[in-house]
Amino acid sequence: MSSTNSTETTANGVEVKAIGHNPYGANPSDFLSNVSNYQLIESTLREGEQFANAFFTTEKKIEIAKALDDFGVDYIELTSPAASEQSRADCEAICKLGLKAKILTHIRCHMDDARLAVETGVDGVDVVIGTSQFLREYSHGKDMSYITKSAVEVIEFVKSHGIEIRFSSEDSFRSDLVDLLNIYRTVDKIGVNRVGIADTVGCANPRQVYELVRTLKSVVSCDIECHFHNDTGCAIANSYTALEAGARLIDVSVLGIGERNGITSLGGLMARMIAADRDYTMGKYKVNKLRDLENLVASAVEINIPFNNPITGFCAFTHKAGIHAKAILANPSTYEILKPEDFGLTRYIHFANRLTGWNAIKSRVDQLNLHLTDDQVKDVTNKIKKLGDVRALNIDDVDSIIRDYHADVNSPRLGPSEPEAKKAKLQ
Ligand SMILES: CC(=O)SCCNC(=O)CCNC(=O)[C@H](O)C(C)(C)COP(=O)(O)OP(=O)(O)OC[C@H]1O[C@@H](n2cnc3c(N)ncnc32)[C@H](O)[C@@H]1OP(=O)(O)O
Ligand SMILES: O=C(O)CCC(=O)C(=O)O
Ligand SMILES: [Zn+2]
Repeated sequence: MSSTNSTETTANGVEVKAIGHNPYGANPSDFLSNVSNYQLIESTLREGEQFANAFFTTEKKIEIAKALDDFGVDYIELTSPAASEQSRADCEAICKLGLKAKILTHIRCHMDDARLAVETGVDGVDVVIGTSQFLREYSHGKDMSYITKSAVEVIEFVKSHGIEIRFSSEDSFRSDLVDLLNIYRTVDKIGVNRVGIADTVGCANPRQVYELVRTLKSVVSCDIECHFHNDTGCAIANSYTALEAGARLIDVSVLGIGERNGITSLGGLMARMIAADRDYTMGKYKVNKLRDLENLVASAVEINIPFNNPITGFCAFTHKAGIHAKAILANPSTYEILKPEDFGLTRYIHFANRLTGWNAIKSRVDQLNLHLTDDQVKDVTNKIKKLGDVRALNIDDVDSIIRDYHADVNSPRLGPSEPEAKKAKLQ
């Protein structure tokens, strides 16, 4: 586990100490944890292609695959070659790029799909089949003994081609636990590289994830991969908990795009993992490329980056309330668990509003290269707040109030003094 024993530079250019101990990291007493030893299976070009808006041309797939590779993901998962002739050709084309990341394709548990997959040149095949009652009854209609038999056949076939193989149960969290453990144990014995757990409908919570991964860990010797949908907003938390329980690989996609509202987002998981173990994550992945990667995918699928996106949302490093602004100016670690500079970004103090405080306004006065005493800054802050009570402010409003005030106190306007004016009114 790492700590954050570094220094940081405040907005005023002062070097301050970051917090020494990291309370957000892996629990050192938990030897199951892979929080400091995890891998990413990047599925923008598979799960992401299932996003409602997605249509990737071959050129766009190649551009995205290269950008993901440059970012440093461990695996890139591609749509099944059985999906369409172009999907098959694109898979072959990406395999030929010679990327550092291993290339996977994702298939049904069926020999026809497996035969196509091994011909594409992929490094590995991710095979999946639904094991819940819902999917056994309404999707493929097969019972557990048929599923097990075909899984063994597909796995042995793929392995015989010297290609990595992962077996995953779709809808794992609504499947019978005994069925699950039985099939995982069987495929582990015949030598799969990984088994996968999939929260296909996004129903799982972190406690359930911890229990299932931990139980599975005691049954199989291969690595465990996890795939979490975000229907109930738990995808990132579930991913992190899975790693704590001993899973090694997490499926992600850029901006979380996928079926319905998608899966664990690459950027969101990076945020969580940097908070947990900055050294491991920053040492492995080029997180300063995240913004470009997200922009590339956002424009390809014609969406905007959400305002509250971890790291790259427009206000992810914006501090507004006076109490926050004062402390941030003194030491950014007070209200930031992530450092904007790690991602090529900058923090911003939003001072043009009625929640501002004199410390934030003083910093603006300094930026404007004006000189006011602390009492004067407090006085001008009250004027800003007064106008902020009437309407929304912008920076120009605040700057004008500050400049007028500064001009007033430095060269008082000509005309009667206040007591003289009062006297004149009474006459
Ligand atoms: C949860 C997930 O995201 S899993 C990944 C989803 N990915 C995809 O679906 C890839 C894109 N899909 C496709 O292009 C098409 O669905 C194809 C080519 C795979 C299949 O197309 P079709 O043969 O026309 O079948 P269709 O899509 O209507 O129905 C799915 C078929 O797969 C079968 N099936 C579903 N899941 C599985 C599975 N995991 N393993 C084996 N067979 C399966 C169903 O029984 C059904 O077969 P049937 O209707 O011929 O009996
Ligand atoms: O292959 C897997 O593990 C996951 C498949 C999938 O996309 C899902 O179940 O949601
Ligand atoms: Zn999925």
